[in-house]
Formats: sequence, structure tokens, C-alpha cells
Amino acid sequence: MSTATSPDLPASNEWLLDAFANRDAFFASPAHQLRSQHGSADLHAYAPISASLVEQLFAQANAQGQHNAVLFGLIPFDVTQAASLTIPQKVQHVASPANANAITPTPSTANTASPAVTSKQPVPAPELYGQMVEQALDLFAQGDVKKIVLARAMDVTLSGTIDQAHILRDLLARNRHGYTFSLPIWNDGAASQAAMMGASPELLVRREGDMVFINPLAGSIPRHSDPALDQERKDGLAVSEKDLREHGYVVSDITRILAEHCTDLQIPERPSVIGTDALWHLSTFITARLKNPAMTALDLGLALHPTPAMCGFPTASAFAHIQALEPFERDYFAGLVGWQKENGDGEWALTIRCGQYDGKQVFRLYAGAGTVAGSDPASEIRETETKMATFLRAIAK
Ligand SMILES: C=C(O[C@@H]1C=C(C(=O)O)C=C[C@H]1O)C(=O)O
Repeated sequence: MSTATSPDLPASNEWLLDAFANRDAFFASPAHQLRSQHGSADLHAYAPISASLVEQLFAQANAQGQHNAVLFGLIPFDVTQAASLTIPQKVQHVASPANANAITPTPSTANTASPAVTSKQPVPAPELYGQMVEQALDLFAQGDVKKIVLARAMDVTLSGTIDQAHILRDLLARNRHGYTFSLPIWNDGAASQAAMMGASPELLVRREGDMVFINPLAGSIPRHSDPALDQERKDGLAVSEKDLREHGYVVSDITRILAEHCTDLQIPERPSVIGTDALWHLSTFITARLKNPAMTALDLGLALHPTPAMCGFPTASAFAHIQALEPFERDYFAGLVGWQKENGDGEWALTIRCGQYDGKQVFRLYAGAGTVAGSDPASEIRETETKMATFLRAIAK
């Protein structure tokens, strides 16, 4: 996660979040910060993703005299469902603040006081999620599938509307090395108010010219408030046979797909351990060079998606088991979130540690965890709870 660069981007000392309203777009990575304000000349689409849909949107932007157009997108876990794409008329694109570690969330004022949680409904109940993990363990024992990522959701109703900028600042302050976003969902046409918001730690692909950067995570343990125990957990994760196996499925499948599209693959032999504010993760930072420089960041992201970090291994059978076991639609959860320019450079993160906002008072939060032979249902319940906690803390006090 140390490879952030800001090639020729204007510097900025602050996050571009002033007067953030529904239908605005924001995406921040360690290097890039992009913000748009909704306007009547914005272009948007709500349809299954395809190269021609992306080309059409850029062609329309060109036709209205827009240069340096930037596409923002949410691509669902199941790519046959509608993606939500936006080319705003005007986008601010600057570097992320270099000293952002020093930035703390702005305290709530009378106008931006965080609403309270009035109801919290797990989907399904945690015990049922534990039973889903048990069912996955039976499937591993039968032998046709090695890993299944199982998710659950939480419907949260708030006492009032939220201040998106306040939430995003809170997430940014805690996720310096991640991908923090709020992008509109056009399910209701131009009148839509819904958005996907979150702070993902996981980069699917960044493209800079013909170079691509990929950073899968898989294998996790919640952090501990005691520094010595926290270090023990970190050291334990680095040598955990179960977690290394879970991570290995992801890296080997990504390597197989990258080999079709890239040369000069640089893949560390062993994963390292990275920390978010709440969890330790096994992480492998991969670089490669595209064989075909016309392949865009999104093209490569879609070739890789869904990786065994979001779905399982082998992909097709894990995908079928997810459809059968999970009692809700993932929609944009565990899909792609990001941006790209017409030349194909861009960044696509995975849509995790996130929630779908209805634009008023309701959020659906999501979290998933990879299960393999040897997984423990109680640990997966705790892990998914921890994964939802950062976002829950950000939206309501
Ligand atoms: C699916 C999620 O996270 C993924 C699953 C992980 C795991 O099981 O160890 C780790 C990071 C992510 O690839 C999520 O946060 O919801």
C-alpha cells in the first residue's frame, strides 16, 4: 500500500467535501481525490456494464464539448445487473492531502449532529449466518468447492437525515490508506437520491499507462485494543495455515487471469499483513504491464471480477452457492467502485465496508467473510460484525 503516486496532480490541503449533497460524487484513494457536484448536464446510465456503454457515455461527453471527462461507476457483484455510471459535467481531480493523518473529523455542529439509530435489523440473524457457514463447511467436505465468501447485511434506520460530508470525513480520518467513496445510484433516474458510501481497504486495479497495480486482501482478524495482544494477532495471522490457504486461492486465480493479459508480473512470494483501524488483513501487492495498452482499468477489473476475495473458489460453483445460501441480493456490495478517464487510466476498488443509503434515513450495511475448510462460524460472525462496525460508527453516534 506504499505505492501511491500523484502523477502531475494539483496539490490539495483538504478533502473536497464542502456542501456535499445527494447525487454528488466523491472518491478518494491514497493518491487521488475526485469530487463532482451534481448538475443538469451530467451524464448518467443505469444498465448492465459493457465496453460499449462506457464508450457511448464518453462519446456523449465529447459531443457536449467536455474534455478530460471522468467516469464514476458502481458495478454490481452480479455484473448482469445494472451498473450505475456517471460522467459529471465538471470534476475536481487533485491529489489527496499529504498530511491527512493530521486531519480529524470535524466535530458535529447543531446542523450536522449525527442522527441516532432507531432500528437495526440484521439480515439474516447472526445465528442463521452461522448456519450458512456450517453449510459451507459441509460443501467443502464434499469437495467441489474450496472457498465461499459469505455475506450478511444490516438494515439501519436513523432518526434523521445524515450529513454525507461529515460521514466521509470520519471515514477518511480512519482509513488513510483506503478508498473512501460516495457515488450516486441512478435506480430512479435523474431524480434518484440513493448512494453507495463506504471506505474500502481493497484495490482491485489501478492503471497508469500500461502499468497495473492489484492488491488483493483475504484472511483477516479483528484488531485488539491492547498493543501487545494486537501485535500477537498480527503475527498469528501471518503464519495462520487457514488464512494463508484462504489468501492463496485469491492470489493464484488473479495470477492466472493476469498472465492472459499482462507481462512482467511482480508477485511477492508471501503476503504481508496490513491494518485498517479495525482489522488485520493478509495482503499481496502485485504489479504488471498490460500486453494491450488499450485495455482500460475497468476492462481488466471486469476480467478479474469476482475474485475469490469477493466470491470464492472455484468461481462458478462458489457464485452458485452464494446465490443459494445468502437470503438477500448483494446489489453493489462486493462489486467495483471507482473512476476512470477516457484514456483508460483509473482506479477500481472493491465495494466493501460500505452501505447503501436511500438518500433519507435508511442504510443497508454489508459485510462478508471468506470461509474455507477449518473456518469457525462464531469467528466469521465476529469478523463480519467488526467489518460493519466502522461504517456504523460513522453514520450514527
Ligand atoms: C468481503 C469482505 O472482505 C473481504 C474478505 C476478507 C476475508 O474474508 O478475510 C478480507 C478482505 C476482503 O477481501 C467485506 O469486508 O465485506
